[in-house]
Amino acid sequence: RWPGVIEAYRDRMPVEPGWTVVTLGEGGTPLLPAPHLSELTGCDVFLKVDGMNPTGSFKDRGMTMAVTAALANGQQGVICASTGNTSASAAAYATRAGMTCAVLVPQGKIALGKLAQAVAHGARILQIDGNFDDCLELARKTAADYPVAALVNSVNPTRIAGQASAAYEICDVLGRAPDVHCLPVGNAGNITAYWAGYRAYLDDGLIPAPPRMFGYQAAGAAPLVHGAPVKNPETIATAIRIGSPASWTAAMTARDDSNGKFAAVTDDEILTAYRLLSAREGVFVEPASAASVAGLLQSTGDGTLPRGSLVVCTVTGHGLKDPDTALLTAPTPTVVPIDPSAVAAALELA
Ligand SMILES: Cc1ncc(COP(=O)(O)O)c(/C=C/C(=O)C(=O)O)c1O
Repeated sequence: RWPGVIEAYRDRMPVEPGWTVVTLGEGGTPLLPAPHLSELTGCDVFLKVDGMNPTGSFKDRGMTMAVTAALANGQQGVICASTGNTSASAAAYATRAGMTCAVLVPQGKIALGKLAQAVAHGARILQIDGNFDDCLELARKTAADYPVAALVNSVNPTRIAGQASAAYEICDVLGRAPDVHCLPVGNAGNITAYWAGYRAYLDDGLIPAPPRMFGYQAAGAAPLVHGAPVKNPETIATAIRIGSPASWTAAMTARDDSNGKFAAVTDDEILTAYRLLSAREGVFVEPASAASVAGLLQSTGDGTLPRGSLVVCTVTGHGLKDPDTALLTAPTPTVVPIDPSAVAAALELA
């Protein structure tokens, strides 16, 4: 039985003996071969399917650690800014811990599935008249003024420690690190966590070499690519619609120390990868997650990712999070009478 992230990697987690571990069984997600992407790119491609976590995104890896620490510190609640998945995860883990949860979300820019989760878990949801970056600033100030609430955004180091577990799992399964690791980048907590995880395994002699970190941002929200914050970030991938990443410096370190790169992928490239994943690999992810595969296609196409490489693409959130985007391309449904021949005709079986 998979014990959850903290117990699975206890000696690598900032948890003290005697602490109550708050877990929903997160981690241990599939590292899935991607035969179609491998054939397309001439690489050996695996998908780290982190939409298979309890609340449907990689955030659970960090939230189990952040909420466990908050509970141990005697805090009564958690607070976060979120484009959606952090709030869904914070709400679930706070509920599990018997704590309250407050979330600040940018007005009108949160995918339906994520809002449903925060609502279902009884979070206090404040729609802020601003974007994610405004929400994060607000959450930081509120948590500073009211220490009774733990700030559980990825500026909280316990989140990073928990999320490093994805790198441990990948190395444990492959017996090595990939040559290149592709992932979407928004607030840049996840790329920071992956690099910390790979470095820990390298320093402990568990892998011969770390991967090159290839981080991809939506073209309309690509501060790390431009080298300056983006005032009004815009992308269909609302999870990474972030203009001023909180972990900017750590993200740059991950890129530079790994001989990696940041690149921008357009919404069209994201949607192409999004559809390819569901239509050819059978893996349904939310748009932001597809940015890692859009980046794989772009970087193998322009030669910056060499053919024959062993590549892991993290797909960070389940497609059910954003049903509206999936339905954008739905054909208009035809109503069929209760008649087998009509069904056969509609399915062109005849
Ligand atoms: C599906 C999905 N894919 C990628 C990212 C980017 O990760 P970071 O670079 O660590 O921010 C997010 C981030 C979401 C939030 O920031 C939030 O939920 O507030 C995400 O939900």
